[in-house]
Amino acid sequence: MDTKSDNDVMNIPALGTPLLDVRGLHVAYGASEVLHGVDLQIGHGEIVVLMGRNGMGKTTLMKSLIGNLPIREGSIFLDGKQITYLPAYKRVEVGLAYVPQGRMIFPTMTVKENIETGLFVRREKSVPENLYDIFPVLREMGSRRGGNLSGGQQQQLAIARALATRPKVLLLDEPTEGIQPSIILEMAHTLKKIRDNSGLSIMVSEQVLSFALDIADRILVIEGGNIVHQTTKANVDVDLLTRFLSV
Ligand SMILES: Nc1ncnc2c1ncn2[C@@H]1O[C@H](COP(=O)(O)OP(=O)(O)OP(=O)(O)O)[C@@H](O)[C@H]1O
Repeated sequence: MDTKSDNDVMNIPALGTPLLDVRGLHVAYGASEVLHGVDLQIGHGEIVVLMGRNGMGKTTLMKSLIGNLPIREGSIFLDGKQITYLPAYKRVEVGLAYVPQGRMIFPTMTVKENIETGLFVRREKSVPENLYDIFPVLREMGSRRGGNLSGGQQQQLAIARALATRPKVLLLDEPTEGIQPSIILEMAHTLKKIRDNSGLSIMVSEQVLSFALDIADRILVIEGGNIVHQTTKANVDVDLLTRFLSV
């Protein structure tokens, strides 16, 4: 398949100064290089969906952006500031937030305590009411243990915890995994509403095409550790994307 045509590149409107600017990212596990020079840019208030089959490098890219995996080569700029060598907690301070695959909420802590773990970054004392307005179920369940919530509720909790750090860019790794279709639709709606209201930029890795088409301004496809295709939502070729995603 001709994967990286000039046409793909020309379909993409100029972003202006990107909020997140990743250049030539190489990441390896020991001797095994998994990302081979990834370039990507995310604009202010833009929702970018990173698609790719299992094992193509989505999680590795997310982890290296947040600082959970060392970078072998390349650079990452957030809002014009070089963050390539910052530890994860410093990247959160400058405005990156991350919801890992599997959500990783703290199961024995209450819902409220889970969200509160995000507050220290901005030295805030109490959970902002607008988080509960976005996710009313978390207000209702504030004193329940996180581990007792459904998958969809845990995903909302993980997103609320990330938003409590007041990020500029939210990274979400496969948020629909293990979640039922009606809740996936609701999640897409909520994320778009958050972006529309706050101007947050979002990068989400995803294999569910309907969710990607619902939420994306732009879609990138990663294959074998390279970005091999990108398209705006307006120019999307669904058949081509489907071929990229089928084994
Ligand atoms: N800790 C690790 N050590 C060695 N290799 C790893 C490690 N984690 C991932 N890999 C390899 O890196 C490649 C990319 O994996 P990654 O988890 O980033 O893919 P992915 O696109 O997120 O897949 P999935 O959708 O299954 O999560 C795969 O070949 C995987 O086997």
